[in-house]
Amino acid sequence: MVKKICGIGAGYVGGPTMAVIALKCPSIEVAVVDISHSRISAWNSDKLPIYEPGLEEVIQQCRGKNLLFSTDIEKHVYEADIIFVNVNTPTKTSGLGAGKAADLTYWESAARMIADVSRSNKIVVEKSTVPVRTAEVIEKILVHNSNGMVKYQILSNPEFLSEGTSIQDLLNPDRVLIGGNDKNLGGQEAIQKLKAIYANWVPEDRIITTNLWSAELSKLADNAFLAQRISSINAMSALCEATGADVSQVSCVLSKNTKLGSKYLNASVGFGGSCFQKDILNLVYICESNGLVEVANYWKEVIKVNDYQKSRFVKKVVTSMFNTVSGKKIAVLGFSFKKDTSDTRKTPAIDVCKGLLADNACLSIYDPRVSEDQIRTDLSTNEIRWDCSTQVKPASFTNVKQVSVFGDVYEATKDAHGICVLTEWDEFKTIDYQKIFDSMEKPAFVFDGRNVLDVDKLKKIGFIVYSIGKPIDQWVDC
Ligand SMILES: NC(=O)c1ccc[n+]([C@@H]2O[C@H](COP(=O)([O-])OP(=O)(O)OC[C@H]3O[C@@H](n4cnc5c(N)ncnc54)[C@H](O)[C@@H]3O)[C@@H](O)[C@H]2O)c1
Ligand SMILES: O=c1ccn([C@@H]2O[C@H](COP(=O)(O)OP(=O)(O)O[C@H]3O[C@H](CO)[C@@H](O)[C@H](O)[C@H]3O)[C@@H](O)[C@H]2O)c(=O)[nH]1
Repeated sequence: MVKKICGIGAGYVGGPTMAVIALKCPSIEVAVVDISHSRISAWNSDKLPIYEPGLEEVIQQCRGKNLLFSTDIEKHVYEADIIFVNVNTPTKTSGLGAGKAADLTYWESAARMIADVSRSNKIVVEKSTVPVRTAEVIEKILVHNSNGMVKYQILSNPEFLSEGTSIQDLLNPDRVLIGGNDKNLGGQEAIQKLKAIYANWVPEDRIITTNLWSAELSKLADNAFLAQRISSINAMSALCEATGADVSQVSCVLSKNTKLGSKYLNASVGFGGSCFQKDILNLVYICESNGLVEVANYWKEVIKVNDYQKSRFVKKVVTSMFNTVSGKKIAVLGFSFKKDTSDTRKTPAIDVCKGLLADNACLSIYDPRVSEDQIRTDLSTNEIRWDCSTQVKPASFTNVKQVSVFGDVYEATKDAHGICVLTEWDEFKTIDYQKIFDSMEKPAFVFDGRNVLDVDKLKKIGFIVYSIGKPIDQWVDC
């Protein structure tokens, strides 16, 4: 019987995932551990380290009962029957595969620590997204670093939650995937033990079991397919603008095709988030390593179109505003990579803001959940380019004078020449655009990068409006 679970890594996945397991399995003690003292103390405080609707309520119900957050990693790993490894697996920034391959440093150090401290048999669960065949590497590390007395079973149990809806996704998942080695008894037993935990709240027909490699690859494939749909509709949005078609109407038609389904068809300024680009690059690297150049090139295009979409948006802003935004105040509404999260990892807002700053715009940024510190850090960090791993983006033009961050949308838009909506926060639909228009320089431009605003209403007020993939306003430069 499983008495104790330890989750290593208390981030966007580890925190919510382990908390929901604790909620649904009150007889199991769940310890979430992390090397970051600040993260753990935030999980133990009233101000959680991440914003997710519904998360606070789950934490309040379980913390101090069967859920605890700790930096005493070794103790909790030693005591656990099942260890979920939820550590970060970012893209490598140096060395072999830099810019594409997954950096497994954090995973490897977690595996070595598990081998060091374990004295009883353990089930080790890969919750992080990893390259296909990682379980093989993990097994080598565990087996060769332990005393031979401890038996390990490795399972792949990738996480499919989306930020902003993670609690709902975890409480009501469309599927749970468990990959394991069903060729031996120990492997079969481990699969059944993990399955029994999820069966406390997930209908059994939604729990899929596969071999290890299918589970690992399915996670990468899943994200690649979702991102590919967004790049497909974004590519169509450019064609819509060139031809007078309306991308929302095209999406609507596609969504009624039962062969296609309705999701991931919203044209946007580009997809962001910590997963899509990283996981596609990981897939590209694996394809290249296996000599599958054509397959690698196919997936690369998904990222190229995403980069194109962001730079196309910047270009549209600059050309519409008489070919220069130098010295002009542009209000940026929304900085997180999607609504209902404070996460800014790989948010399209970073590239769009950097593009506008490169043309010497003055930015006034408002996001209901992202802190000023985070915005400034993001805009002053140089990133390795995925398509040119030896070079980094040129030094950021960000300078304190060119960027202001506001806690109020009306302050942010006052005296602005233009507004860029970069995140689809619900509140942007209901703000008083007449009041905003009255306080702006004229002509007043709105560039809707998420197609969330009522264009007709804005035009009636007097704004010149650009929306992704919509027929072009006569005042917007084509
Ligand atoms: N963010 C998502 O929406 C999402 C969804 C599904 C899957 N994933 C995958 O889950 C994994 C984690 O993602 P995340 O967004 O939660 O990352 P994150 O950076 O928010 O959290 C990872 C945590 O692991 C900790 N950590 C790293 N090495 C450690 C070690 N050796 N011991 C203890 N703690 C350690 C870090 O301090 C950090 O707090 C990644 O592989 C990611 O691709 C993420
Ligand atoms: O029609 C759409 C849908 C999404 N997006 C954008 O795509 C990005 C990713 O959105 P979403 O997938 O909702 O959020 P993530 O939290 O990144 O979740 C993805 O990445 C996770 C990490 O691997 C997976 O677990 C999830 O299944 C997968 O959806 C965001 O910038 C969205 O604004 C669009 O532009 N158009």
